[in-house]
Amino acid sequence: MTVDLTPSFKTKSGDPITIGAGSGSKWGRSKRGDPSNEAVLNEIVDKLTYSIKVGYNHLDTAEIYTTHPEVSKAIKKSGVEREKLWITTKYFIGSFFIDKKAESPQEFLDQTLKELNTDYIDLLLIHHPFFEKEHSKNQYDVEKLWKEIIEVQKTGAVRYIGVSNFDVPNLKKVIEISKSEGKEHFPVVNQIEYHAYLQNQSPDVVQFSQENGILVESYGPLTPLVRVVDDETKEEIVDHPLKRLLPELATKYGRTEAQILLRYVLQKNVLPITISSKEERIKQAIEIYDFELSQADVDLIDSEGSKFPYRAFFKDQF
Ligand SMILES: NC(=O)C1=CN([C@@H]2O[C@H](COP(=O)(O)OP(=O)(O)OC[C@H]3O[C@@H](n4cnc5c(N)ncnc54)[C@H](OP(=O)(O)O)[C@@H]3O)[C@@H](O)[C@H]2O)C=CC1
Ligand SMILES: O=C1Nc2ccccc2C1=O
Repeated sequence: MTVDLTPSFKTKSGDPITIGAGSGSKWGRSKRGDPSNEAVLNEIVDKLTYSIKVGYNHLDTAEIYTTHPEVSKAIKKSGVEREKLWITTKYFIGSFFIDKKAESPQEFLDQTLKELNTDYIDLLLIHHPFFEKEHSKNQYDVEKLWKEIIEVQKTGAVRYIGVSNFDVPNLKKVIEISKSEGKEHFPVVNQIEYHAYLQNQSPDVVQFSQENGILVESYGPLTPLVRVVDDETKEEIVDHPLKRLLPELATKYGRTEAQILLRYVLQKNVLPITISSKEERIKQAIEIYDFELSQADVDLIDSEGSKFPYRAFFKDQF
């Protein structure tokens, strides 16, 4: 079975996009902790370059990761033409990660094009909707921000626009605005935390997004394998349903547990964004297009996963 999630998601040169190579999470964190550490910067560039080399054509970055320069260097180092790659970045309101530089989407775009050394980005997302008017100099609410995102898209330097961490009421707000702007200005992606332990980041969000032609992207797809911790003690929870099931499925399909989780997400018509600091894992993660989980096993992961609801990101916002 070919999972073709992305018929309309093609790089400028016409290639369908693959799963995404992340550049946030610990890359962003380590860079923030030590922004001038050349070893850290070079490691990010090397791992992104390696990702491109083994077949990822989709790079995920964001203002708050501060990894635009590394993405740019990796593209150059890979020797792959810009048009054969898809770059997603995200605009952030608030300042709980970095001191914000860009006061508006237009300022963000100008800055991003320079940092990425490109004349366009493929996808611009609003990083999250958890902001109040007083969090920005320009007093943004979701509607005002979306209107400016559309204006920025009209400059021609942004191919597609979308959102991240949006629930159904917020999606409805932006869709309503897009209706009066034309089809090319609709949100095309909602990037959310998605895995077997969080099959809906907020009520009905996956079904609503998909029914409205919005591709759901999954961040945290490996959560059941890598970050199931007790909220209070922060200690790893050692016994949970997939901890038992994943090794069985990995043996059955002759794949790693991570590959089972990524393939599961793909078969739910959701596009994973993943990251690793280890080349072997980066390569394995893209090698999920040549096998298929049976529908019974997808259903089993669904049902075992729903016995253990678990949220790893934005715990206070939902
Ligand atoms: N829009 C948003 O709000 C958010 C977006 N994101 C985006 O999504 C990307 C991916 O995020 P993240 O949630 O961290 O991704 P994943 O769920 O893929 O988790 C990545 C972690 O899993 C580990 N890992 C990777 N492969 C394996 C493996 N085969 N076996 C065991 N452990 C493995 C990695 O550690 P190791 O390096 O040791 O392999 C890494 O710490 C981010 O980089 C960012 O681009 C992320 C969070 C929020
Ligand atoms: O990559 C990311 N890691 C995060 C952790 C918390 C909130 C947002 C993010 C990202 O976008």
